[in-house]
Amino acid sequence: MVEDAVGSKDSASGLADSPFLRACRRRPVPYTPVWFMRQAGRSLPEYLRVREGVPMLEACARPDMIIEITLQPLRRYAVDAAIFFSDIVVPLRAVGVDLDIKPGVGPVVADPIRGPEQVAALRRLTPDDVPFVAEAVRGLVGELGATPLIGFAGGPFTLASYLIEGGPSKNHERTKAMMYGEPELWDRLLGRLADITIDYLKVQVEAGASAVQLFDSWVGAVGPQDYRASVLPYTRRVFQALERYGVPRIHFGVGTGELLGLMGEAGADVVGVDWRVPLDEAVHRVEPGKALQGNLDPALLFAPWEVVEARARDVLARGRTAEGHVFNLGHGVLPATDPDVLARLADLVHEASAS
Ligand SMILES: Cc1c2[nH]c(c1CCC(=O)O)Cc1[nH]c(c(CCC(=O)O)c1C)Cc1[nH]c(c(CCC(=O)O)c1C)Cc1[nH]c(c(C)c1CCC(=O)O)C2
Repeated sequence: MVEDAVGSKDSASGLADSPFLRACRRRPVPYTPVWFMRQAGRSLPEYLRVREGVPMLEACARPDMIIEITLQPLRRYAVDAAIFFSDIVVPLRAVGVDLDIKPGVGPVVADPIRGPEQVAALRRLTPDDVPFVAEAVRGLVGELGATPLIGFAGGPFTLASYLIEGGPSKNHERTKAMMYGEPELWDRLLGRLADITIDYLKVQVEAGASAVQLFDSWVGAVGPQDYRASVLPYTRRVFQALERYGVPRIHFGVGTGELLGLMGEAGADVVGVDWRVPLDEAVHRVEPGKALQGNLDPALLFAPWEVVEARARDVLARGRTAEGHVFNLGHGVLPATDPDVLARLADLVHEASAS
């Protein structure tokens, strides 16, 4: 039922034929679709201009800003999808966690979660906590027409790390101390984070997002055995809850070469690969029935164009061994990246892959 409804809405807007959605679903495409993680943001002068004097979390709560910033990269690049402008900590703030995003640092939590009372105080999210999200998604879907909008959320390990460490962390030692040493508390925390993430992604999908990406950016810090026991069950719960909407589910992390198979098993339709594992090798690490996304090194964009071109062609060639391939960087666009290089790269991906 629900899938039929989504299907007919998609065909009316032309979305069903979107190369991005087709590649996610492992269907034939006229060319390899491309988008860039962090395609909106500090690499764009027009972003810096609209953000002037507006704190990050305020920008994330204003539909006019969300819509404008989400659309900015689409005016420059021939990308095949837009990604909703927000941050992974927005739903945590919406359920009352006292946190801020400090420029040049990242998310900082005032009262890091270390004990059972703080875990018990984390409540579920309701649509009324984030009215600006549904409003901005609806506005964007209207503007985007046949271009899909990707909604997103943070993955359970990455969210837990920010909450427990209180900010960015190199070694995630307090997070892992809870994971290893207090499994019941860990279970309650990650279970609640999974539920908040489900609540939050549902708001985006029900308002019209065509795909979702779960960014478990820092989960590469965990080995496969602990990933399977202590992270995968919660991620699986998130992906399962979205199953009925029929939207492609992308799962991404950094340094996750040893986890790619498990990240697929958790229920993703598309597994994101960073630049450390060639896509034709990633194909063997992920079970059949999954598409891949990636994986040009974002730092490569600082090399001469000839090098960028050769490496992009190499990514495309390796990507052809996958059942479906969405071209992307292996992590987000770095702030000093020249937008003209990204524009050229998007065109190259289309031209070099056109059948
Ligand atoms: C780990 C993580 C965070 N946030 C996010 C992740 C997962 C993705 C990843 O691994 O990169 C997700 C995120 N954050 C942002 C997006 C925008 C959508 C996009 O274009 O991809 C997305 C998808 C905007 C942002 N989120 C943030 C910025 C920069 C804030 C600014 O412009 O002032 C943007 C554009 C802030 C932020 N928020 C976070 C960090 C590490 C930072 C950067 C801190 C800094 O270096 O200043 C946490």
